[in-house]
Amino acid sequence: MSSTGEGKSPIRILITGAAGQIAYSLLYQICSGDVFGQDQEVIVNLLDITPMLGVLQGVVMEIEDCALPLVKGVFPMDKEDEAFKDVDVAIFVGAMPRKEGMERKDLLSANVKIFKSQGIAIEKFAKKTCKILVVGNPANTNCFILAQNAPSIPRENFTCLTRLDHNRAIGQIASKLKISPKLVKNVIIWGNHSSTQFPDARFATVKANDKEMPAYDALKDDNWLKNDFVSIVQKRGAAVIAARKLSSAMSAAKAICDHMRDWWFGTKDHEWVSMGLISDGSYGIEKGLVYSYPVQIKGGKISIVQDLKTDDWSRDLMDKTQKELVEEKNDALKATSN
Ligand SMILES: NC(=O)C1=CN([C@@H]2O[C@H](COP(=O)(O)OP(=O)(O)OC[C@H]3O[C@@H](n4cnc5c(N)ncnc54)[C@H](O)[C@@H]3O)[C@@H](O)[C@H]2O)C=CC1
Ligand SMILES: O=C([O-])CC(=O)C(=O)O
Repeated sequence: MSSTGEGKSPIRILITGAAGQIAYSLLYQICSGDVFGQDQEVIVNLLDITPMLGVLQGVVMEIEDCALPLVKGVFPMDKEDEAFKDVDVAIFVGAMPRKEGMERKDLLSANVKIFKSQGIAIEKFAKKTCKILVVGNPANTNCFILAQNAPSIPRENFTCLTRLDHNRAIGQIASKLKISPKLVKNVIIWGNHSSTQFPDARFATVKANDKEMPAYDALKDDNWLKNDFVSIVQKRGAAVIAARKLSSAMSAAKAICDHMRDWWFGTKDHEWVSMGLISDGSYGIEKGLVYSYPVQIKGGKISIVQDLKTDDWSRDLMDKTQKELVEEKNDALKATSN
């Protein structure tokens, strides 16, 4: 037993798409204790497709070369049955990324089948307590298909990543006000991780000159918050692809860490974050859809922040993104029906 983590059993974490670019930015943070704590040892299962096993070997060598005390094992794999066995946390990154000019839902037919097969595998092999985060696009609908195929895993264990959009929203407000991002809180991403998402700053607050105030009051630019802000956040992924010729990876990995850390340790008092969840019907959203909501977390339990007021403008945007999710769900069910 190492000097850290005395008395705690190691947790087993699965990362799919482990030979890809997001995983390359993610693994150091997971293995160094930045996400699950400096006293939590980890065993990491790295799943990718067979042709990537050689690349995975290189990733394993690099983790070994980091000489990280919390790492109790790293296993490169190409078999879902082995990869999902007894995992405590599963991060589903493995999927095709989009190219310039595509929408994320254009990936649906290629990627959704992966999530059907992996849903069947978690149903058979993962612990029923496994915490699941879907990153691969279209993330909400892939998460829906994963959950459909793993009926014995509790619904509240399924989440998808909209934290990158949440962080982008914070970044935009902070940079407009020329303040640190840590002084901005309670933005919301509603709906789909797509260009129909609704980045909502109506309840966001900022701390400026030592005073906490609504972001709307601090910015004094409602037009920007209702138009450019929304559209910049909605289209940020596409802007990164246009510039980098590859989709976001460093910021996606950082957002994955923020999402999992908050799930593991809880959110701060009076603060919320955004997560894609299987809807329980809150805010009139179709039950069962994977929709991004503002959430607070205590003791591992995720609760949707309730009773935030909607007006005609916000309701319309919340409904538009829901409509797209219903269409994606129907297309995904068709694509996975045999
Ligand atoms: N939800 C979000 O906020 C974000 C989602 N993404 C999405 O994440 C996904 C991964 O992105 P990158 O790492 O940049 O892509 P990448 O192409 O660099 O890596 C993807 C990896 O997945 C592997 N893979 C493919 N099929 C697999 C399967 N059946 N099982 C296991 N592994 C499999 C590939 O071989 C590859 O190594 C993409 O779908 C991308 O669109 C990217 C950024 C943000
Ligand atoms: O835009 C993409 O395709 C990758 C992604 O999900 C993001 O950067 O938010």
